[in-house]
Amino acid sequence: MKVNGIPYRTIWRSKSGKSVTILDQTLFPHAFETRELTSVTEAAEAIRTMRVRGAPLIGATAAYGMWLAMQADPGDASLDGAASMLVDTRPTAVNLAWAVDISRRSLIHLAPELRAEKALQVAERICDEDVATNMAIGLHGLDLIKTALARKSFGEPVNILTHCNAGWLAAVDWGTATAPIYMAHDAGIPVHVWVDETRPRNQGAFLTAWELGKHGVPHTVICDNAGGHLMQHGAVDMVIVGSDRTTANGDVCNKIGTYLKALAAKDCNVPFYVALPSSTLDFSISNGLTGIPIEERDGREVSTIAGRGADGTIRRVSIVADGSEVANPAFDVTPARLVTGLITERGVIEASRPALAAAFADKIRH
Ligand SMILES: CSC[C@@H](O)[C@@H](O)C(=O)COP(=O)(O)O
Repeated sequence: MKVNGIPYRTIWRSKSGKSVTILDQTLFPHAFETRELTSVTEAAEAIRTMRVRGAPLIGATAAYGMWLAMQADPGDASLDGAASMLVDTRPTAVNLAWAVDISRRSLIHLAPELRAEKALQVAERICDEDVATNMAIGLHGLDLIKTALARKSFGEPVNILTHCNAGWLAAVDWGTATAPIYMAHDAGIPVHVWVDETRPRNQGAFLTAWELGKHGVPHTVICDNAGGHLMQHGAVDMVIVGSDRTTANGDVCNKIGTYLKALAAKDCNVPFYVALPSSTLDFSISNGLTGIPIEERDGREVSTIAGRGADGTIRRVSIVADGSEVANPAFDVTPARLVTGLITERGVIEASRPALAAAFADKIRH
């Protein structure tokens, strides 16, 4: 997407041809800075510390990480060491293991001197496919927005609530949940987005609001607890969120707080859609609640908050009484029964085992 008129992806091969460049998302929205990753260790650090984040983007970064490792040492031990270093960075989004697995399987049977070139091709293919996938998700989601528009009075916007950042910053481009929104906006359909701030890391306030603003999409940031109230009062026409892992029966795992939005949506009869690329599918898990590993992050993300002061300096301040325990589960599972539909690159499908198996039979590994 464009930033101040210049088209960007979230990750690309650096000009030197030897390293990879990312947008450092820990600095948003106060600074827009790129950062070069020159080794697999730096790629792993960028994923772990969330300089890059979002399920599709951490997969893409990991694939480039494999390339960086193969440039330094293309031997078998380096290949396996890089794969496990990258997979260990974050546990919940399956795209990470998915991308590393594709890369490793493409390389392991090759002579070491051919591996770096192949790893680069794989990383670039994963990125290009992510962009194409998200565009397809956007077109399918656009139809849903058009249907919602038909129920509105003339000139009234379609109000969409989203949680966390499943935008282009979470992917290589377009985003998943935001792709239909950008396409609707570009097609002249009036849309307005309710952006959950998404504590504790504020991906909604820091990232989603920033990217919607850069694209000129009308939006309003709300605190995480406001969504239910807005739905009760008819101010939300649909919810669209992303997914970090989607089980064989259609349970979805996304940023903590997503489940509460799905409950409120069910109670208020608001359609709850999950936009996801097939790279988030994990057919090895049936029950999301028991099967998906939920990342537990540092409690300081909860007990402190960072922002820019009136003098322009960024400060992190404590917001919890000294001595209180804090917990920080980073994701939750929304059961399939609360999901109106899955917006995938192959169309909008029911969140159910038969529908997923029929649409993605080729993705089931036996
Ligand atoms: C298209 S991204 C879908 C999800 O990855 C997104 O909604 C999300 O929960 C991101 O979590 P994060 O912890 O910021 O990586």
